[in-house]
This record gives sequence, structure tokens and C-alpha cells, in this order.
Amino acid sequence: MEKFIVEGGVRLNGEVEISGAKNAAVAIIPAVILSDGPCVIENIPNISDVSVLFKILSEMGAVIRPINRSCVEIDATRAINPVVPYELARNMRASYYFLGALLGKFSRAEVSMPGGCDFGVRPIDQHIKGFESLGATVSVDHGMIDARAEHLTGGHIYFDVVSVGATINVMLAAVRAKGLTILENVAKEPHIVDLANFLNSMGADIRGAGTDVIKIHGVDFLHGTTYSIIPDQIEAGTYMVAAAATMGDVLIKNVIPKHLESITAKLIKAGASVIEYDDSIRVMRDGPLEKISLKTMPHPGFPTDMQPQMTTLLTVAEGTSIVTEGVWDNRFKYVDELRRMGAKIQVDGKVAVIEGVPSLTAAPVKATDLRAGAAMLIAALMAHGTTEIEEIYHIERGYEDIIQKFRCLGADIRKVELPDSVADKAI
Ligand SMILES: CC(=O)N[C@H]1[C@@H](OP(=O)(O)OP(=O)(O)OC[C@H]2O[C@@H](n3ccc(=O)[nH]c3=O)[C@H](O)[C@@H]2O)O[C@H](CO)[C@@H](O)[C@@H]1O
Ligand SMILES: C=C(OP(=O)(O)O)C(=O)O
Repeated sequence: MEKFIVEGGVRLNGEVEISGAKNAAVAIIPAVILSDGPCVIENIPNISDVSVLFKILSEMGAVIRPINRSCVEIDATRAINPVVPYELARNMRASYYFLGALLGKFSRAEVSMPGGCDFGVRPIDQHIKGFESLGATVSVDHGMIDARAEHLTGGHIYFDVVSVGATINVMLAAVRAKGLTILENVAKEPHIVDLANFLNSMGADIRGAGTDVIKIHGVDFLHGTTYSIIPDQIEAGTYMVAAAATMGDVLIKNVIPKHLESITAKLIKAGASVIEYDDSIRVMRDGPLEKISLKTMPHPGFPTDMQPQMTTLLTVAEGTSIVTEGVWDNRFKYVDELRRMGAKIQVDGKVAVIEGVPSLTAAPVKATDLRAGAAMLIAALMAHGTTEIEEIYHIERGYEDIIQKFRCLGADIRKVELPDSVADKAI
């Protein structure tokens, strides 16, 4: 068992470099299957979700050649087995992008139901609706999703809900389909635009990514490409909140400030100072935190993947803050962990009412999911005393070198590995 041990109370100070975006990387890596040539992908984050995707690709017959720490060449042109093994796919959400990519290339895909963070039900009806509109037949049996078609043809799909995953999956399937596909009510997140840019760099014809309507003219051939993934909006936002939470002064480098605007606006409202540069952003705080209200929304609204970090910051704001989760039904599970640290939070369905306390105190806590884990780290940095965080594998799904990055900012954090026998006795 591995844990993080954090001594709280240090003001973060210095510079941190943001890695490539997890949620763009996990779409772009499966998308390489669509290419008729090898692709070089730069700015790949070194996180466990990416390692799992590489394992899946290798098992399917692709050749992955590391060029340096954040750059690989992927040649998926050799025999690709259109079945994604259950044991790997169920570990993460984005494994289901192999459905769209395999269907788009071979008109056949068999992929296990995906895993990912547990926010209650995470349906895939909109993905299925999209595939069916392109002419595929989809069935779900024994935990495997089977999608197949004679050949895919363009379709007109109006999504019932704005879904990042469905937008990406149907885009992948449509890129080589015959004719025109129109997707309406699509997600507009930066990673949607990044995937479209990647596919277009291989010769796809996708227009409108980043707006509500995406139009895709199917093409017969996609050539290899070299492409650099955008910086991670959520990793950057996490360090922004950590700087504000610890009364720090941190320059966050390799970011796209436009992607951070909704986070910047809320931090300023809560009492932090934020200065934007071309590709970096500086966050400072030397006064008290003030209560705010926020609601998470699809992009360009405040991102749900920043909700736990921001809620954690507000535990020590003066007054009562209100955070409404507008995307997921059940994304406040981590609140019980914050309560162990002295936070005063009442949750009623999708609304959390946070009554600010003067400070948090250290306690043993666990990461209940990826961003909840990041929130525990922020809480631990704010708290008096030594906090131990368990189940850190969630955090490692999406944050590259998080310990080293926080240490460079002055944090006192270490990772310890307990032999299972010691861990068992401790339970
Ligand atoms: C790998 C990845 O990129 N994960 C992100 C992606 O997840 P993911 O792509 O799974 O999230 P979606 O955007 O699809 O989900 C948004 C909402 O739509 C609903 N829905 C979704 C699909 C569907 O077929 N039917 C349906 O009803 C969901 O229950 C949820 O309430 O976007 C979420 C919302 O920004 C983020 O929290 C996740 O970090
Ligand atoms: C929820 C997230 O990821 P996933 O969809 O991969 O579980 C996330 O990145 O915060």
C-alpha cells in the first residue's frame, strides 16, 4: 500500500511546469488507430491512464517507440486486433474511445464497459445513439460493448445531453465514414478542440470543434502526423488553487490562460491575485479568503473536475460558500474526508453549503477519486500537522510527478510504500 505523507502549513512559492492534458491525451492516443501512418505525439503526460492505454495498444499489435520522456511514436498500422481486453479497459474511463477509433477504422469494435472515477451512474447511451446513427449495430453483453457495421455512413446527431465522451467517440467513428456527419449540442472542452486539431493534422475534415455544432466530411485516408498535446487545464487549475490555499506565490508555466478563465475569475472573487502572461499564470494571496458561490457547467463554465479542489479552498473562507455540481449526480463523496479535517460542509444532493472555519487540522484521509485526491493534497497543505493520504493510485491516474512538483514549490510531501503485511496489520 502506498500513501502520501504531508506536513501542512507551508506557503507554496516558486514555479511549476504543467504537463500535457490527460483528457486530451486519452482521446488522442486511441485516435492513432485511425491513421494509415505512424504518428509522433509530443507533450504526453506521464500518468497511469496513459500507461494503461499504451498497454492496450501494444496488446492490440501497435508498436510504441519512446522518443523521450514526453514524446512517443505510435505505429498502429500493423494488424490491430479490434478487441480491447477487459482487465485493462475496466481500469479507466477513456478506454471506451477505442470503440469510436476501432469502429471508424475497421467497422468493428469490442471493448469492455469502462471504469474511471465513481460519480454514480455514468451512462453511455449518447455514445450508442451516435454510433447507431452512423449505421452501426451496438450490443452490450457480459460487460462487453460490441459495435459493428457493414460500413459507416455520415449521420445527423443531436445529443440529448452535452457529453465530452460521446462527442469524442462519435467524432472518432465519423472521421472516415462515407459522407457528411453533423453533430449538434456537442461538448466544447479544450480537449475536444485538441482532438479535432490532431485528426485534421492527419488529413481529416472536421470543422466547428469548440462550438455547439461539429461538421465532419468523411475521408478515405489519414496520413501520419506529428502533434503536441495541449497543456492540462485541470492540473494547472489544481496548482492555482493550491497557491491560493497556502497563501503562496506560484508561477504556473506552460498553460493556455484562456482555458483557465473560469477558474481565474472564481479565485479572484475569493480574494487571490492572478496575473496572466502569454503562456503562464501567477497566483498569489496575502489576505483573507472570501465566500463565493459557484456552479459547475460544461465548458466554458466552471469545470466539474475543479470542483473538489475549489470546495476545499472554501472550507477556510470567511462566511458561507455554496458549490453546486451541475454535471454529475454524485460528486461530493470526498466531503466526508474533509470533515475529518475539521471542515464544516453540508451536502444536499448536488449542492454543498460550506461554512468557513479558521483552519483545517491534519487527519488520516483517502483519495476517493482522482480530483478528490488532489483536493485532499490541497487540504493537507493547508492543515496544521501531518496528514496521511491513502488510495493515491487515483491521483496518479492524472497528475504527473505530483510529489516532485509540489516539493519544488516548498511543500513537505513524501510518498511511502508499506509492505502489504504491515498495511494489513494496520487495518
Ligand atoms: C476522460 C474524460 O475526458 N473524462 C472527463 C469527461 O467524462 P465523460 O466524458 O464521462 O463525461 P460526459 O461529459 O460524458 O458526462 C457529462 C454528463 O452527461 C451524462 N451522460 C454522458 C454520456 C451519455 O451517454 N449519457 C449521459 O447521460 C453524464 O451522466 C454526465 O451527467 O467529461 C467530464 C465532464 O467534463 C469530466 O468530469 C471527466 O473528467
Ligand atoms: C473524472 C475524471 O476522469 P475520468 O473520466 O477518466 O474518470 C477527471 O479527469 O477528473
